[in-house]
Amino acid sequence: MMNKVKIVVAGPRGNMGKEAVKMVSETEHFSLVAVVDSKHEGMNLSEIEGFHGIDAPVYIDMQKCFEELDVDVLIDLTAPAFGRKHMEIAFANGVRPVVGTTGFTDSDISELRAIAEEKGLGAIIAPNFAIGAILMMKFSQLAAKYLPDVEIIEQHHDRKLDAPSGTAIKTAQLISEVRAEKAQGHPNETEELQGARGADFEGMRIHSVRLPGRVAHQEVIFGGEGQTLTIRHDSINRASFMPGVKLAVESALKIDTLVYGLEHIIE
Ligand SMILES: NC(=O)C1=CN([C@@H]2O[C@H](COP(=O)(O)OP(=O)(O)OC[C@H]3O[C@@H](n4cnc5c(N)ncnc54)[C@H](OP(=O)(O)O)[C@@H]3O)[C@@H](O)[C@H]2O)C=CC1
Ligand SMILES: O=C(O)C1=N[C@H](C(=O)O)C[C@H](O)C1
Repeated sequence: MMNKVKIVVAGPRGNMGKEAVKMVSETEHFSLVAVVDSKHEGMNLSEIEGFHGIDAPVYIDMQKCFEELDVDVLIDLTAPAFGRKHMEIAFANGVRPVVGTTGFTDSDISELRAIAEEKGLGAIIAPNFAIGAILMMKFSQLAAKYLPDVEIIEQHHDRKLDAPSGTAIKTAQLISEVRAEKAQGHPNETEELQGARGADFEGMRIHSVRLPGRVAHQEVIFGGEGQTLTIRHDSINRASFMPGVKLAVESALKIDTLVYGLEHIIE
């Protein structure tokens, strides 16, 4: 019989963490060995509202968790301030991190990749686990070859900590691989209110909307002479991300470097 993949979920009470706990518990070849939470140390997850029947010890101290238990993979869905630290703790303990938490800089990613390779451990940072969002980014990269004038509008719930979203940054990075840096709009345009033209990524503008009632949405709008093209993706619930999280866990076990972006795995 195949050994089950031993998984720790960090951030289990969050929007994403809850779904990840459910997905891990319901996946035949996965085993939830613990959760790392910001409170409830020493309790069992099954004692916390919403997790009845899901048996897993709760830790606050991730290092202690990895020292006490045999763990293959960490799924981190916490907050931008903790993603990097949690990955470093995982690597130090021989655990493969699968990270959906956003807010990583280019230097975070290259430094973490160097650690992964030194340790020979697979790791995945995916700003978006939804297959539709990956396709939206790939289609946008293709479109940008032909229509280099582009603006990104991302919309999220109003509990989100980071702006722009990790997905918007990743989309801009993918587009910049095929699009020469280019200022857009009128050369003499001014902002009468600061921020009106959004964030500037090599001349591409990124606009962030935060509203109650939204989940995760992005439009990439391309403009050409007499035409526009809009590529849009909507996640209307967090279950949309779980097939990607599952794939990332399975993939992290087979690689010995850090992969940034699920598009590299899907290919
Ligand atoms: N890659 C993807 O596809 C997706 C990524 N995300 C990203 O995932 C992250 C989480 O999003 P979301 O679930 O909406 O956020 P939530 O705020 O709903 O959940 C985050 C959870 O993490 C907990 N937490 C915070 N810090 C720690 C810590 N140091 N140790 C353990 N637990 C901690 C929080 O606890 P407390 O509230 O007590 O602080 C909270 O329960 C964000 O960075 C978001 O951008 C979100 C959706 C999809
Ligand atoms: O915070 C969220 O909700 C999401 N965060 C990710 C991001 O920053 O791109 C992924 C998705 O958009 C949902």
